[in-house]
Amino acid sequence: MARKIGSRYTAHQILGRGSAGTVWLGEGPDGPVAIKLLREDLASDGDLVERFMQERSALLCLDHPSVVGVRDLVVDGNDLALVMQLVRGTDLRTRLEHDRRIAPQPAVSIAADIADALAAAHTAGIVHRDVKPENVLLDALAPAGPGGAPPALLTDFGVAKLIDSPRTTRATSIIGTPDYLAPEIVEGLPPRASVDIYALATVLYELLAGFTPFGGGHPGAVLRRHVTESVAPLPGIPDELWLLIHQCLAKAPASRLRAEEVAVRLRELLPDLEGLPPLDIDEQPEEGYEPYEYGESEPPGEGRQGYGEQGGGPARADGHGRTTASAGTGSRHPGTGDGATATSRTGRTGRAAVPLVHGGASPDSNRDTHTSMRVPGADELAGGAHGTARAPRAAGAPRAGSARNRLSPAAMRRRRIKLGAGAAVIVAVAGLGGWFAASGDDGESTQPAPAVEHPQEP
Ligand SMILES: Nc1ncnc2c1ncn2[C@@H]1O[C@H](COP(=O)(O)OP(=O)(O)OP(=O)(O)O)[C@@H](O)[C@H]1O
Repeated sequence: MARKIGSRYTAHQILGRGSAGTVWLGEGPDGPVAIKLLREDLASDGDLVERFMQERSALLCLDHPSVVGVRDLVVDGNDLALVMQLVRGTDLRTRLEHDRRIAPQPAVSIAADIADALAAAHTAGIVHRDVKPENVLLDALAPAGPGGAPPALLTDFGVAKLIDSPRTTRATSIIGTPDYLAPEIVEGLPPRASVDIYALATVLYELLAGFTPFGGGHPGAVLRRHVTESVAPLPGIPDELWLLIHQCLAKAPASRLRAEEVAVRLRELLPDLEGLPPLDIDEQPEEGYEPYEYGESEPPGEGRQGYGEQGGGPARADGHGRTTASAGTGSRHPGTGDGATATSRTGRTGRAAVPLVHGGASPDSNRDTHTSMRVPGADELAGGAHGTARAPRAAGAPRAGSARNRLSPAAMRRRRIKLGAGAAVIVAVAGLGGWFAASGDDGESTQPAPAVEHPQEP
């Protein structure tokens, strides 16, 4: 059913849904386009519309072959739409779910394209803030690159910022997708370009390993790991590639490379990676452990629609009419943190969550990919007084609860606690207890962290 968007565009058919709205295949004066129609609750938010218009010129000016171009921004009655370049293909999450792991050469080629996109954005003063496989589109019609990698284009520039309501963009609230959040964000610092580099390195690690370095378990535990844990080399990864990933995952933002340099170094590595198979990472199904997980994964090949069944994490009312859901996250390497090189892993579980809306999930928000949590205090991150510290583990010893990381995807699916498609489960938690419970035992608890609102970040 065709739908007019403003005076110049017609939306014909739904391509997919995300947390901010629905993407349509559409037609404009210059041919086919993709139209991201923001959710009604976002579109009716006066502040957001204003920021939308403020961002307009920056987004429209970002012109790069590895960036999904924004062609127009339309405000029309109740409709708020981003008109974008249409990319015929799939997104990187779908590809990863299908392939599980990607061979080093195509993985690095894809990462290099993302680095190019980030370099262009950072030069223009734009920080993406939500680099993750969902926001990378693979162009199936363009000639393939090294290792058969389709050209990758980064999308959703500025959208994370747009859909952060002033109330959520607080110095002590966290907006983002837990697995990809740089430690300085967890610590409450404003996002700078280096957060995108950290997220890019996380994505590259995930393409190679099939799981993210710090994901798995309760989102509180994921956030804490970003701050406190280090990551061990993936088995079989070429040294130079690991060095680069490791450098970009540095806890100190200043130690990370800049996007241009990442792109150059990744491309330099490409010839040596030719013909390498995907990393051989053992996946041992292990029974007897209940993962922290909410929602239901779609089986491969069912497309992205209805993805929200995967996402509904524990949610809570924040006392301001906004409902936020926190995340079940991706899986992680069980041996990280202690120099271990354990090779088991889990299947990717339901990912993050947050309708990022006032008043709960709308029909369009049936796939949640963000989280909104308060920033933990230094004491909590360090362990200390509130009991979040864990006893040091011997190298190679799994962290408490990491057995879930060895569940097969099928086992995960069987154990999944389905909380309903896109419906946020509202759990109100007051005080600090939620965070401690959430993070202190590395994700065993299902109690969410509390939301606390503080003065807005600049
Ligand atoms: N420019 C585009 N061309 C073609 N398909 C697109 C385009 N932009 C998005 N899509 C498709 O639409 C779907 C929804 O995209 P959207 O950006 O709304 O959500 P997302 O990035 O997957 O999740 P989130 O909004 O939570 O970050 C995706 O499956 C994506 O493949």
